[in-house]
Amino acid sequence: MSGNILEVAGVTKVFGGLTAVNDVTMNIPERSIVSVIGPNGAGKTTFFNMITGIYEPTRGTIRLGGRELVGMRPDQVTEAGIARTFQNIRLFSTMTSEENIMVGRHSRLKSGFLDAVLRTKKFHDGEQEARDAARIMLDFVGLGKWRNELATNLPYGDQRKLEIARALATTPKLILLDEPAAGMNPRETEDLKALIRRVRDELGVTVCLIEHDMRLVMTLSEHITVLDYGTKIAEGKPHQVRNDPRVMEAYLGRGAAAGDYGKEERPHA
Ligand SMILES: Nc1ncnc2c1ncn2[C@@H]1O[C@H](COP(=O)(O)OP(=O)(O)OP(=O)(O)O)[C@@H](O)[C@H]1O
Repeated sequence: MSGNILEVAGVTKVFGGLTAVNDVTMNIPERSIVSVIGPNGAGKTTFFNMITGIYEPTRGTIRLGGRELVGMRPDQVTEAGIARTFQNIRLFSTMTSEENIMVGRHSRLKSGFLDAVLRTKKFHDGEQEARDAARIMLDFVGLGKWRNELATNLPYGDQRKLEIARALATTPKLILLDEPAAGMNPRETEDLKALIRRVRDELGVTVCLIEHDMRLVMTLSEHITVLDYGTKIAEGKPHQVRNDPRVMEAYLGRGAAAGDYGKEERPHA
């Protein structure tokens, strides 16, 4: 056993003439909290999209617990044990918080289409199980009081937490969070930080985040991988990455203030 839940080796994604991710290798230790950072357009979301089966890599391998994921559809990757949230909130606004999580739980339901049409006992049992699981997840992320509220009526920070709860309802081994703190105020970001720690500590789920909020990244991550123009330019512990000249060049060379990496727009080449 390597001790890594995810092993990404030599992954590349070419879109037409553009190499969005170039030969990236990254290992994520089991039960760790790690981050992928880099200036705008560095290839971070494309990297997540390859791990989750949205894009097939042009080259490279991606293994979860030793099992190859390349070639799997997104739903198969979810089934294998990876859940994710997206940069922009993707909740069903006409559903309640609980229903949004039940949708996430769907991939774990054993009943099929016919069971649903015929309203069999198996379907009802599955429905009840999904509802129970949704309640447990809502309580876990602190949104129990919003159970019957439409997702769209929740405060912004709570909508982001609801997305995390929905992802957790698939009982993943690894959760990928794409800019979970985007648009949050400092208090919401602190809440989020505590929640991410609990996801790892209490649920045993490994966490990998893409994040532009450097304060959050530096205080939460045990390991950081830095991408720039699709290439891995640095990796290590927060203090190592913070002081790496190539990382400073990638951010500061583009006019950002020290300690505030990544909030700048990448200039046009
Ligand atoms: N489907 C696609 N087709 C063509 N080019 C794409 C596609 N998806 C991403 N790209 C390009 O790949 C590069 C990396 O984009 P990506 O969204 O992965 O970066 P990012 O690091 O997530 O950026 P940000 O921090 O702004 O979200 C960009 O130049 C982008 O325009």
